[in-house]
Amino acid sequence: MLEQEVSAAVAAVAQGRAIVRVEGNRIGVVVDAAGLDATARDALEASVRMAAAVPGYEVRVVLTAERPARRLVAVASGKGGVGKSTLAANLAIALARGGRRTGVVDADIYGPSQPRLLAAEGTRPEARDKVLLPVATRYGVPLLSMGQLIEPGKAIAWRGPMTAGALGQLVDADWGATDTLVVDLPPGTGDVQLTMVQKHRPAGAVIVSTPQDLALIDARRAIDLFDKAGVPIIGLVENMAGYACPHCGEVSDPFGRGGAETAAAEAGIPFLGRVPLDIAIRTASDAGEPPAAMEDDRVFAPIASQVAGWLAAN
Ligand SMILES: Nc1ncnc2c1ncn2[C@@H]1O[C@H](COP(=O)(O)OP(=O)(O)OP(=O)(O)O)[C@@H](O)[C@H]1O
Repeated sequence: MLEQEVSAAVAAVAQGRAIVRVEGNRIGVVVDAAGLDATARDALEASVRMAAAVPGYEVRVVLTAERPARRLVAVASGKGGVGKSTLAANLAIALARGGRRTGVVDADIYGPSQPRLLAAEGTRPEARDKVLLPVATRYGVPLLSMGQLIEPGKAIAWRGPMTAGALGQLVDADWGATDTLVVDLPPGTGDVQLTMVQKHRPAGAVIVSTPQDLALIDARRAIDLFDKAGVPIIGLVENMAGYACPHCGEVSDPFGRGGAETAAAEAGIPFLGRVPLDIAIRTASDAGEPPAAMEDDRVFAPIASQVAGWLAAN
């Protein structure tokens, strides 16, 4: 009798998400909170608790949140400065614009640049029961960055277990309904990459390279790391491919053309597209206005749709 009354009261606020059991003078409510973010979970718990209250009874509310099948897309490069962070930020935004609930993990301990790229500099994530809460960005992609955990300039002294611990905190944070995490890895093949592939098992990796031979050799090394660990390569993106003249718009190819596409074909991995060397990309990125967020983006959206297609098929 009481159980039915409480069930009805709880159902009115929990919309079929709750099961009520009354034992002795204890009312137990199990609430399915899967897919809700921290704020929505708190609100639901509070309203369930209020709805279930009966004088003389103790109310216990348990929230169960099945972990949504969240998939990691690692963005990697063999060496620094090839535009990996720029690509990661814009890929995440373009994926979000394409309908995936996408977040960004900035695991680049040596140069965490996502807070600047996503206009979230100076924001610190809060923790709840020692679990980090990603910070919202104005581009609809929540963010957690190594740069938010460590003081500038100190990361360089970090080694193995510390970086592994920090990476774990970022990846296993309270990502709520986010289903896709774009992970901006540091350049090269160090501790963070190893922890990433061994412990966090990305669904796949996107490799960024410039058209130069040297960068491509490095890219092959990055590809190797994922290959050996059995992490599939989603594909290669060629950045700074051709120079877009800011005056006339003409694209020239100071570093040659087609190198990355050939390298991708040789390595047997898909070629996802090229991003031109364009001063507008740099100035927009520096200003925290990623080009992928612009209505007229024709560069990052096609790359993201290939990545989304790959995720859907694999
Ligand atoms: N396609 C592009 N056109 C113009 N500038 C670019 C382009 N891609 C990246 N840049 C600029 O090049 C610089 C390096 O880019 P970014 O930080 O993304 O590289 P990275 O590979 O992540 O470097 P790091 O290894 O230092 O993290 C930045 O100033 C960025 O704005």
